[in-house]
Amino acid sequence: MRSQSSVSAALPSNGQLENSCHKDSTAKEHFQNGDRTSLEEELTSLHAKVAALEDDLRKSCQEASNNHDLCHQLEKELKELKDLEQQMKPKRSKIILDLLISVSKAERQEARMKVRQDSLRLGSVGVIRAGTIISETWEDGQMLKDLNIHLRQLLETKEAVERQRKSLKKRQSDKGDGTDAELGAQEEDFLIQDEIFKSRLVSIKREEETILRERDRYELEKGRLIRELKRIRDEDGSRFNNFQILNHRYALLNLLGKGGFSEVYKAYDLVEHRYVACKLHGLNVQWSEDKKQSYIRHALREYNIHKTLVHNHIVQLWDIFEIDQNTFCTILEYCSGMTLNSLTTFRGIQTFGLWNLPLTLGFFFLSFTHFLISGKDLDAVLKATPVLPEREARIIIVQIFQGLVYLNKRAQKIIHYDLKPGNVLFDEFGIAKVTDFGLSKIVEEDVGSQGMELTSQGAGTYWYLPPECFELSKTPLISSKVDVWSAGVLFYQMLFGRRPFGHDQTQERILREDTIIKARRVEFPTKPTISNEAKDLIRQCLTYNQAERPDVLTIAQDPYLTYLKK
Ligand SMILES: Nc1ncnc2c1ncn2[C@@H]1O[C@H](COP(=O)(O)OP(=O)(O)OP(=O)(O)O)[C@@H](O)[C@H]1O
Repeated sequence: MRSQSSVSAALPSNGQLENSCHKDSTAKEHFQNGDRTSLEEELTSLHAKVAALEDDLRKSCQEASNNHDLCHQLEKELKELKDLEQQMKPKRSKIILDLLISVSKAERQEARMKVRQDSLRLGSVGVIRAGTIISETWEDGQMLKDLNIHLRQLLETKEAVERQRKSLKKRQSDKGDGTDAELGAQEEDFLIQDEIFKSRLVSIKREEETILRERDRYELEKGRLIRELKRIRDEDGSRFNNFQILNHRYALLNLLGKGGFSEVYKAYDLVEHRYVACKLHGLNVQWSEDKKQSYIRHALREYNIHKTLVHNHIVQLWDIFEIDQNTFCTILEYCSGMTLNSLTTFRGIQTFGLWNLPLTLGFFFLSFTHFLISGKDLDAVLKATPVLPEREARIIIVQIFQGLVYLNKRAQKIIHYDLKPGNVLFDEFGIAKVTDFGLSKIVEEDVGSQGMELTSQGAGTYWYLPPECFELSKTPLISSKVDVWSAGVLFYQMLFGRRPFGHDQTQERILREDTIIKARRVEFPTKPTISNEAKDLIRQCLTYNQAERPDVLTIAQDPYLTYLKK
């Protein structure tokens, strides 16, 4: 019904139809009455327009065809360029590689030359033979001999002056009779002589202190030389010292250092065009198949934890691959350490606008001026400068805590368990990064508030582990508070140049004497002076009772660890 009525509403009524017929007949009349001319004109103009449009269309078609040809031509050129790029790639890689190798060779030569020069001053490794046993020994260099001679001379002079002073005093007390004037003159003479001796003794003491400071510096330099000698020896004995390319992309350069079961090389990633650290894990060929499998399982576990971590204060792990049956390699973010050379280079880049150089050349300059082969970690920093100013120590511990906070804010929380100076690296800008997740633990979600069971008791570095890790009567329960304790030890060591507990003890003695189990209270040396806020942070970190010690997320709220002004 509704559709019928709407149709009828749309149709014209009878009256309307009549009206429109009438209009048509009037138009016809009008047409017949001679408006033909204007229509013809209109038609002509339309024809002209059509012709013009056809012309435009022709032109556009022509243009389209030209563009099509051009496009085709460009596509061809692009393909040619891409082919050329593909052809050039190996050539470019070869040039980069050649540059890198010459730089690395220059670095190796420089390192060996420096070691030879330093050995003259600081000492060298000698060989001693006792029957059939040949062993190595350290022979001190000229610098220490000179310092010791100087010290001995000073001691002799001091003793001579003291003898003189004693005899002067004796003469003064034995003085005979005389006139007041004579006695007065003698008294003055005595006082002047005594003052001369006293002043000489003071200056000898000052000289002695300078020499002792020099001797401390000598010891530090000697330590650095011994480490460098070891690194060079390890590099010479390594089977990877021949600038090999691993996995078709990682060009091995110079050895950064050797750990327990691994060698770490500085390398260049020819795909991503950046420096990386190649950690080569070697399985001992004499190990049983079971032991090898267990080592690989352990390394894969570490890799699986580490590869998911992406944070400014955690060393990034990029890749893992097998080299042969007994060797595999992990690729890590390269941390060059903040050396004087990298600072100079950084300034050079800014001053001479080297940022604008092609990427490869930029890298070349960066590497070439970076002569010291460093790979610096906090351990090396503390060996060179055992006590850091509080301001520097604070910014380092703040960064370590930021890394720890990241580990504790993830869905899958992680306890690092092996925080120590050797596991804190620095990049060229001085940014601290935590590394080595070989002992770290994943905290399962269902773990109770007391913490998770410690199944690998005995592992780790004892100076940095809290008392609960030494619990023997039952399986210890641990949490992120382990890392809080370790960070407290690290901070203390940076500030005072020694660890708070068992500093001079070996690992074995720490265990035997229950050093950490007895570490109930932390004591602070009087020197250097550090702020109460820093001491308070250390006290919190080194809270003996695990239940009372703050966890990572709680201690990270401490005002000392934030730079925001409240
Ligand atoms: N990502 C990196 N960037 C730069 N240098 C690194 C990097 N990782 C390690 N190094 C350096 O390589 C050297 C050896 O490192 P490695 O971790 O194998 O040694 P380690 O910690 O002494 O040994 P282990 O882990 O067996 O106890 C150290 O000097 C370290 O500073």
